[in-house]
Amino acid sequence: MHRWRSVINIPNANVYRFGDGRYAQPLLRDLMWTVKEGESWAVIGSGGGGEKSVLFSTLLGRYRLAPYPPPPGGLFPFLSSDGLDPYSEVSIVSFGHRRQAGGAFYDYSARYGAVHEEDRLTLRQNMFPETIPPLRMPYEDANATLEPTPIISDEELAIFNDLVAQMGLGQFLDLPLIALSNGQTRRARILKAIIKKPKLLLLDEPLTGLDIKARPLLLSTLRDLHAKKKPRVILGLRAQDALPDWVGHVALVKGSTVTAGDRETVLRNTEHILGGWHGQSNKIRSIESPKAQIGKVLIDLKNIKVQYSNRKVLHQLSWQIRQGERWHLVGENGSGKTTLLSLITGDHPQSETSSHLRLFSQPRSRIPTTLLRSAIGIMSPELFDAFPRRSTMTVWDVIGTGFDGDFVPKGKKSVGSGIGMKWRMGRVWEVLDVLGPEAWKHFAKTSFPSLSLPQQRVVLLMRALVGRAPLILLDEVWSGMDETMVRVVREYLRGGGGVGPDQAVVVITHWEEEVPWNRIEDSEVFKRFRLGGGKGWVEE
Ligand SMILES: Nc1ncnc2c1ncn2[C@@H]1O[C@H](COP(=O)(O)OP(=O)(O)OP(=O)(O)O)[C@@H](O)[C@H]1O
Repeated sequence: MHRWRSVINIPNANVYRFGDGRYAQPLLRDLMWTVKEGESWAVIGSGGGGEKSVLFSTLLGRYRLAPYPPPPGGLFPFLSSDGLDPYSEVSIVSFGHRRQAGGAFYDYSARYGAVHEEDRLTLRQNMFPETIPPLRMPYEDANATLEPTPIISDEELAIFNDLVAQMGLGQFLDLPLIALSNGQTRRARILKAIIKKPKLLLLDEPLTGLDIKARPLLLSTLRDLHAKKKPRVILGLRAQDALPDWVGHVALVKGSTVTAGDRETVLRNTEHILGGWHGQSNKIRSIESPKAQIGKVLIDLKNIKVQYSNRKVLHQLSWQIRQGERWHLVGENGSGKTTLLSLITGDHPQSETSSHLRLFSQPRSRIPTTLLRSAIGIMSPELFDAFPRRSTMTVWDVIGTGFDGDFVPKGKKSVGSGIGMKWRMGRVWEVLDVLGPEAWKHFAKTSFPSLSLPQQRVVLLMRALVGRAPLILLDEVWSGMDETMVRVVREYLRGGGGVGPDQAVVVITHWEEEVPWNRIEDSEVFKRFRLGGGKGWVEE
């Protein structure tokens, strides 16, 4: 029996960065938050400034609390009674974070390429490194058996197998990690965090990128785990996300203020206090944009097949994309959406060789990849992970790379070296003006990596739109954005001049409400292409 009944105890404190001087502004002011054992909590914040992550980072010991919650008990009373180290017992899975840190570009097309399956760590090996066969040294007896020592008990294995089944990961356990789709990877990261058995698990936006079927399954798995305290779970959600009914308490973060309490009381005030950094909705409304019109075929895929060993991902798929069309590409996690886009963008090796692929009226094989890059404006989770973060790169520089689809700034004004420099510069100001924060002129000079992750996403979205490429591909661009920002981007794309009448757009999202167009008002240009079972079809 625990002597302490609180899980988190912050009677009243300010939160500062380590090393900040005595007169620095606190990141969070007058924070009062107590989580009692048995309560279920969600932290809600507007996505814009990464506010939720400040509160989570505080729990992870990344910021300074003043005054620090006093003994006995301190910040995590439930751990102190057992003498455990909070920082190894509390873990976080956050989907705002990038897979790889640092300034280097990494080749995300590797995923589709020659994945030598035996060379890559599988999902199972990643979960249980002890199952990796040990290396046999030349001086060792060649006949001796080198069985890895199983560390996991039968009981733990049964729990693991249950979780794998509940999370729909069974068929992927022996695939290389790199082969998993976004939704599959996210579920796997949550599973891995659970099997490490933390005492408290912070899950920031766990539903991001999950298909509609997977979401309720994950939530009920989390509810059961939380009820058994294996582990206790605190969810991080965006204001627009549905709050699971089993969550009884909410900590709402707005700027430097946290309002914590029971669900009803806190949510009553949500409407008025949420809304982070957002674009200029009023400016968008004043832009008159001509109606989209269907024109020439830009992308023509015929009987496309993609297969890895005996796994058929796309089978005899045909799809045409024309100028002016607005497509919503849908399908469950792992149905092949990203694979399909990678064929179009040229990141997939089959893209070069397939005779069934015509882009911009030419066989793909005749189009140099650099040209293809400037003809397609793209924003995707892969690009977000891969885009280099050099401290010398400003927001302006990043947006400017969008004209030629580059990853490093080029040209005197950092807008590439093509013709129409004046137009290019005007376009950068335009996207900044519409989608940027109020102080957008100053924002243009800000160092890109110093921005919060949601802000970086918006900048990469500006990069995708700036060049007015004939084809725009937007894969999960709204994840991590707050409701206002989602709305602004939707308005900008729909009628606010974000895309021109002869550009074609494909959006991928598992959230219907994020799609800028709808069947009733945009019936002439809006279409849905669904993937499932390796096939693809236009949904009527
Ligand atoms: N190298 C590979 N080897 C085996 N299977 C692979 C490989 N690369 C991809 N796959 C499989 O192809 C399928 C399609 O993946 P893809 O990323 O295109 O799905 P998606 O529709 O974009 O999913 P999500 O909604 O999760 O983003 C997945 O089931 C994935 O496991």
